Amino acid sequence: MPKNFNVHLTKIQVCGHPAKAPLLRRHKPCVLLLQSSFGRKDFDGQFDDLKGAERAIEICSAPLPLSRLKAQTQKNKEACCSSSMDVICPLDLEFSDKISLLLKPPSPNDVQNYFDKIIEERQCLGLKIKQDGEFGKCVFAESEFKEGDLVLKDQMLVGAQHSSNKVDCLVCSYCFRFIGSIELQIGRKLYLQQLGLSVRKECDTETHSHISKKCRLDDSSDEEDDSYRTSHNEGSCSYSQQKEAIPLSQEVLESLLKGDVKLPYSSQFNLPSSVPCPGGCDEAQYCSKSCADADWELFHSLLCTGKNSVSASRESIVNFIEHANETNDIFILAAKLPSQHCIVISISEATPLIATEGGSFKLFNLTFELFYGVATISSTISRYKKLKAAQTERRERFTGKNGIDSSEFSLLLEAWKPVSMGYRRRWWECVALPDDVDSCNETSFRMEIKELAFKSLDLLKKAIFDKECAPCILLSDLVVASPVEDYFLYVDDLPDKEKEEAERTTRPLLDALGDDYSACCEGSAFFPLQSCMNHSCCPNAKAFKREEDKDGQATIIALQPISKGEEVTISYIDEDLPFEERQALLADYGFRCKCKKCREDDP
Ligand SMILES: C[S@@+](CC[C@H](N)C(=O)[O-])C[C@H]1O[C@@H](n2cnc3c(N)ncnc32)[C@H](O)[C@@H]1O
Repeated sequence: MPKNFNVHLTKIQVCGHPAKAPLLRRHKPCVLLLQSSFGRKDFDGQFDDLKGAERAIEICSAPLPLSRLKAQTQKNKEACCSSSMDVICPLDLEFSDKISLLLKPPSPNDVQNYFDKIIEERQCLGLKIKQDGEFGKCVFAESEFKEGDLVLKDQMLVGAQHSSNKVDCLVCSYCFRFIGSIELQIGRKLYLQQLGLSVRKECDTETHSHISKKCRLDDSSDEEDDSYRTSHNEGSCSYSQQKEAIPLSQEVLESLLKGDVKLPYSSQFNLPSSVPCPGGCDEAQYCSKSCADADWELFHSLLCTGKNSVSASRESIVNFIEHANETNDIFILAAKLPSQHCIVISISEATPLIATEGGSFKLFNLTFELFYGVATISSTISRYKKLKAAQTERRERFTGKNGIDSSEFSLLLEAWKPVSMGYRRRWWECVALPDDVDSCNETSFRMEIKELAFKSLDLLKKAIFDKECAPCILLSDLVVASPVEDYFLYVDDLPDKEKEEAERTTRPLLDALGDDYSACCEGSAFFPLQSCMNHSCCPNAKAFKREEDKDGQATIIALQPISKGEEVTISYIDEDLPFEERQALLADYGFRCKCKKCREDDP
């Protein structure tokens, strides 16, 4: 194996097509690398021990600029002497004033007003954000909660389904509710699967176990070490023992897709009909007109590739989207994905700036979530444009003059406000160092990922950049459980006679879906209140999807009675792990846990 790669890889997967993306998400821990001047043979035998890797490995032919990396390493060493990553990039210097304004922490008063307003909007008046906690911001109970009480339903500020997941689930592009019908969901998935667009997942009950009816934990698309989802099989369908998928005929699939077949009991699982994108693109579909309008208003209008798109350059958007789907090969994945994170990317005329909340972020998500990134950037641009239009109107009204003299950076700052309330650090500076990167190579590692981020964002800029904007992105995770799973569980729970009858129709479908029958909607989102919750290894609350939580919003439930004045905490990891393992996982979030349990356990 080429030496240069050893440093970074625990596993290599090269993905040149979005259909392979699920593999990337499902193998953990994994590191992606992906630009290679080496051929497939260079990697032969290197990954045989890796589950599913044979399927995943395809070495792309784009040359890895090794000489440049070496040069960078040298440059890094020099830069390191001045002990600042910032000095390395001249663009940072050029835009330093704007960047520092964007990164400037808002005043405590502004922060308090912002969160008080959000709490009021969400009508979760039993909570208060405090800023003077031991670990910075924290969420406090203003009233008592009993065990099982809903503590918070947090609406995302922005979110997007992972492009790879779009093959598995048809959901509303705004609220992530499943749409269409059970028949359409199953037919579509099988159809795409049989076209080779869906990569079947490894049968690994621990990593993507079926989310049971009774215990749906969520708000993460992450897996083993993710406390936002339990790894259990309780309540999963007995068919899940089935491993090999048995394909269905094209005819059956078409009848499911067209709605010519009605599956038994599917009327118990009515889904909203699909509402098309107002811009006329095929990318976005909605569960209602209000979701379609809201998405259009907030971000989609800038990103839409349809005939009614209002974006300045449809071609650039298409280029960007294609790149987002195909360029996993320029990314080096280097860290474990935390279950809760937030990325903030700002781009000025030439400078992308990325930061995370929660400590770290997997680089490869950047590719997948460039859609998300665009969405967030576009939301800021949209907000900016609205503010600007309002200001123009006011000026015209009061002065009779029209137009704005120069770039209104203050308006942009206002549009950026929701982002500025988050905890922000530059992503390449705080992303956790992968286990297999030696600490003496840290600087070059950080430079590599910084450069990759720059490249990716360059395309994004071309697609939607507004000259007057220097905006931003935010990220977190979302999961919406599948009604298809509910449906099969329902059939499984029927009395024997009815079950036997229904299974005559449903069993072939399950056999065709195999273990993959319960794939949920996975994506990324930013939840402003949830992201203020600190971690505890003995948490009193938990992200938990209840039966009625059918969209992408975050739901936090009390695990035990919470008294007034007590801090509400959640666990970012599996809190039952031994002390050292917990600390190792939390290192990915950029902190050493100082909760009560850890203080007691600390040797
Ligand atoms: C998602 S944020 C939580 C909100 C954060 N306190 C803030 O001020 O925005 C996670 C960050 O809070 C801090 N934190 C949360 N729980 C902690 C704990 N148990 N021990 C130490 N630091 C913690 C760490 O700095 C971590 O990176």
